[in-house]
Amino acid sequence: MKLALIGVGQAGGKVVDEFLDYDARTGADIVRGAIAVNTAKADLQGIDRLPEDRRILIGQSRVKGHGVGADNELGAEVAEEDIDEIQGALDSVPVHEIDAFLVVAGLGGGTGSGGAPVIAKNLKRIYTEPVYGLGILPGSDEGGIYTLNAARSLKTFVDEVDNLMLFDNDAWRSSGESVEEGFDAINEELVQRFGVLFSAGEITEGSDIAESVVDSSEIINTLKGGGISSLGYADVEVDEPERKGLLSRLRGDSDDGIDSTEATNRITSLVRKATLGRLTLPCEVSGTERALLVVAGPPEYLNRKGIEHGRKWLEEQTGSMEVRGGDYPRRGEGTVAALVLLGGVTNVPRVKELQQVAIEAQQNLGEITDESEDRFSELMDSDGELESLF
Ligand SMILES: Nc1nc2c(ncn2[C@@H]2O[C@H](COP(=O)(O)OP(=O)(O)OP(=O)(O)O)[C@@H](O)[C@H]2O)c(=O)[nH]1
Repeated sequence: MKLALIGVGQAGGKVVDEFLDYDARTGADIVRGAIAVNTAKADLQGIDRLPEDRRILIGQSRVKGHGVGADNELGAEVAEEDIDEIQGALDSVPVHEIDAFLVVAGLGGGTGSGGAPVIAKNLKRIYTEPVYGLGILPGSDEGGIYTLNAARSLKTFVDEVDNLMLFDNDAWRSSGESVEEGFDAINEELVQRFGVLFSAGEITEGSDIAESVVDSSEIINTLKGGGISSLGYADVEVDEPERKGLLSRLRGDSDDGIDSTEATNRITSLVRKATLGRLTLPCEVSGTERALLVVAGPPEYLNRKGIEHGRKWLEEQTGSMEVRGGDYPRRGEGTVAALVLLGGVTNVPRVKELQQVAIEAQQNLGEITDESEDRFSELMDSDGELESLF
């Protein structure tokens, strides 16, 4: 799947840079255009891979390159005011070559949480390609203002994109370290997961053709219908089998030394691990509207029966009739990996908690106004649940 990436704010810019790194390292070739947008000059200077002319400083007349200091209303305002400049930077992206836009932002700060929904809305107005969001939720120790920003931005962002994929920093830090200390490792994990998803179905030179190829349309169909999505991943090391020569392939020589029962079991247990282990956004699997299973690895290990078993198991777990599955042959990684995209998740404890904390924070600050009360109650149903968000 070919993407145009728009990183908004510091986290957005760093994650976009990490995607470029992933592309260069793996040859995945998923990024067809990328920009980083920020109100802080120093953050843009901290980016490594993205060329300087792709780093767009907005809000200069208002904040003089010093950032918006976690004020997400100001972040939204300056993105609105400088939308032509952002759009101008996107004009050089070969849109006819891309399958979708991906707007990436941390939802706790001011620039990303305020600016990302504004940019997504503008993209949807101009282009027919799907516009997806990749939002990063703040750690729970980051303070009330971050939680409040994330709760506000979540609702706006989910409304402006075709699907909002979420990554929860809280679930990903190692014990004992603050979120900031672990960002490099967290970003690598994040991009590893989304990188495998978006590179599935991309046939690069010299790659094997998949038996049951996952292509962009299956990713797009799984994300269709909007709402929030989460991603699970698990892998296991395997010996890379020797690549068969043309002669042995023509002879139909099937003895690759791989036990097919073992290959089936490996895949089914990987699918369970990916689904029930740590998701990018921890959530209840049952009630998921659509799902996609991708099994990646050397083609000799991509056992069709295993993938079908895994797909059926996912159908049972999610209760969804729309579970797609396929393989993504790739060599050189020395692993077989299962990736599970849960599209349209409905029961997310972290999102509920975030909203609750945000309401309390506002009440404590004595800032609850009729308007903000309406805004939050809109997000909640009569039981205090947040079902309406989805
Ligand atoms: N995963 C991840 N999260 C990050 C990273 N950098 C910041 N964050 C998180 O993203 C949220 C927003 O931070 P920033 O992106 O720095 O904020 P910003 O959008 O630039 O907004 P301002 O600094 O207020 O202008 C916070 O909750 C951080 O925890 C990163 O490199 N990786």
